Amino acid sequence: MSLRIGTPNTPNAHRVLLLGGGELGREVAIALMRLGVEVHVADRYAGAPAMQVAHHAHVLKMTDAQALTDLINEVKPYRVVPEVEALNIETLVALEAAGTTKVTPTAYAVQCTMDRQAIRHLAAEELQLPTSPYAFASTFEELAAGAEKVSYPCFVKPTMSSSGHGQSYVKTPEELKAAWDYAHEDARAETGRVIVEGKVDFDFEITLLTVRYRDAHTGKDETRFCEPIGHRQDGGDYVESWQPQPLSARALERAQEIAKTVTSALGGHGIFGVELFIKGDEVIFSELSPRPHDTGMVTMASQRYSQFDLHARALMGLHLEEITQERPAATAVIKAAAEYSDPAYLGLEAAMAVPGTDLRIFAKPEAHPGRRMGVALASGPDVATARERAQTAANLIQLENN
Ligand SMILES: Nc1ncnc2c1ncn2[C@@H]1O[C@H](COP(=O)(O)OP(=O)(O)OP(=O)(O)O)[C@@H](O)[C@H]1O
Ligand SMILES: NCC(=O)N[C@@H]1O[C@H](COP(=O)([O-])[O-])[C@@H](O)[C@H]1O
Ligand SMILES: [Mg+2]
Repeated sequence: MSLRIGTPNTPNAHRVLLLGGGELGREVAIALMRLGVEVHVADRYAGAPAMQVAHHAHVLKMTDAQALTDLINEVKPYRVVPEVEALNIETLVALEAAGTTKVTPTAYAVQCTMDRQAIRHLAAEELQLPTSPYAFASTFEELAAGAEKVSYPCFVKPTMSSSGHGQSYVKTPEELKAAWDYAHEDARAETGRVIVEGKVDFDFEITLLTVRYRDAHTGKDETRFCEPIGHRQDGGDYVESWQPQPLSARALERAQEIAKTVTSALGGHGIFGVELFIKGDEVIFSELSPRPHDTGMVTMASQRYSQFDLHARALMGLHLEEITQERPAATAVIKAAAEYSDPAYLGLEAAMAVPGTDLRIFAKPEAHPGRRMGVALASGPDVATARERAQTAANLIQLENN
């Protein structure tokens, strides 16, 4: 059936419901609205970044099955687009199976990638992709045994988490108890389980943005890749990213092969952020997002179609002729250093005076130490210049209580 885009806010509107309304959802909302879609955004708090630009906002506990079902029945979206991990995935799986709701990319892909145990099972065991050594634990004793198995140093993470929430780098057995407690305190969603992973000794890490879309000429599902994105993480959360990250021909081929294998197994249409560790020509799978990736915000400065445009197009079943990177670019994250309520941002004049820069101010109504509140984007003649410009611009932005 061909796509029919009705007028927003009328009965014939083409509605999409985003579950999660952070900085990534905000850009997806804008990309969808440019294509005439009526956008609904749900999240756990009012005034979330995407709510500030969408047609309709819904505040609810998305982990509550009844509340989520009621919302979907009320909005009757053409597609439900999960943007965070903290949601009741069983509800989405059931609604998709009943044929009443389409989930982007698929309910299975969302379920599998939000749970480190499920994605390891798929990637390492079924698909036989190389990963770090790992073990799962539901008790502290199991964690201690798992850490011995993967050996120190290791990473301990909640099985449902993102942006480094609840993640610890553990160098000795003495540090393990604190890591166990922290994983339970700071998980995005508490499952009672943690993963312990042996440390991968890598040269650098990348995100390979991978798009699955319906080809208008053949009617078949096809896969395309963006140029690799390099990034630097601190405490499990990204602080800086750039594109392109050069790779050897062999490593690039292997990275694309791994990304295609895992995204094809997950299915559906949309963009995926495939996280990979690179050591020489060797490529090790880490994890992936079934949606735009935080490090992929760089594509707003580097590509003809950003990862958000690509996601919007693909999820609507539209064609992608090509993905072109137009210039080297970088991002640097702006994080809060303290608690703020309704914060104000200062320093925009100086930041924008740095050549090639742009800003995304997320305008979250509350800040706490370490919360991502904005990002500086920069392009330049080469990646090194773009990185320096983005860093300089980000450092010039300050937050202040109103
Ligand atoms: N086994 C490992 N070996 C080496 N480094 C690791 C390992 N696991 C995690 N890291 C480091 O920590 C970062 C964050 O880990 P991971 O992606 O699993 O966390 P996350 O909470 O899902 O973060 P995000 O949502 O940003 O992807 C990685 O990008 C990497 O820099
Ligand atoms: N790595 C995943 C990621 O970057 N997700 C992005 O962060 C938001 C949550 O931010 P918050 O914790 O500040 O509310 C999410 O809504 C999403 O946009
Ligand atoms: Mg990650």
